[in-house]
Amino acid sequence: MTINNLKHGLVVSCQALSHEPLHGSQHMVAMARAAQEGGAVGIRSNSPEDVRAISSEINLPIIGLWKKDYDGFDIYITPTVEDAIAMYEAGAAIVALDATSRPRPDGRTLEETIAELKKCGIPIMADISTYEEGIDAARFGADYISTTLSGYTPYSVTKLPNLELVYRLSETLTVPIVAEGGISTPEEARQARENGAHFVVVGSAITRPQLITAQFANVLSAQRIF
Ligand SMILES: CC(=O)N[C@H](C=O)[C@@H](O)[C@H](O)[C@H](O)COP(=O)(O)O
Repeated sequence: MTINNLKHGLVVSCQALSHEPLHGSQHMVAMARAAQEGGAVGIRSNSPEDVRAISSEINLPIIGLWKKDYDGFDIYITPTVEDAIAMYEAGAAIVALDATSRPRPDGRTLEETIAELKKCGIPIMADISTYEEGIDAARFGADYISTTLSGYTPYSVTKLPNLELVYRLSETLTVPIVAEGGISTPEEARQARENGAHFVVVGSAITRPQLITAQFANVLSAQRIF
């Protein structure tokens, strides 16, 4: 399967950070396998380690990102050119990166970052938080624009999923728009497609069982009579 198969399909984000119960590549490979069995056409995965493990066992294109904290910087999704190249070398078919205009630890602008990665032939998914950032990332040459960071920058406070942003971007741009962030029901995924999404990424609603459990437990505990 290649990135050409992503069109109109579901990409499942299989991520667990070090504080989460499913942290560890073996769990992420199992999640990716379950996603494939369920009909996913791609996987979104964090860190070279997880991407390497998943790509060696699962035949689906991987959107790779590397969540890394750099002291003094707010951005954390594949912050530097070096991080992006590491993800590509680990087996990511597309590399996702923070595409806001916030300062980057390697001192490059977003435009320079995208130009440099394009020179290496790396397909780029621009994770944006606002309409204007989407327009800029498309102008700089990103291959996909994803609404990943909508609601996660201090200046983009919004209710999720932000399917209105998917609609506005896909009405304006010819570059594929990806709906991602807070999609938690099949109905929302369908709506995202109708709003023009090239494909839809769903993470927590499928691969973070502690959050899924909490939705059930919270409803029940609210009704308990002591
Ligand atoms: C904001 C941020 O850091 N998002 C991350 C990006 O890779 C992941 O933690 C999300 O799980 C992913 O975007 C999918 O979104 P949701 O889990 O809401 O379906």
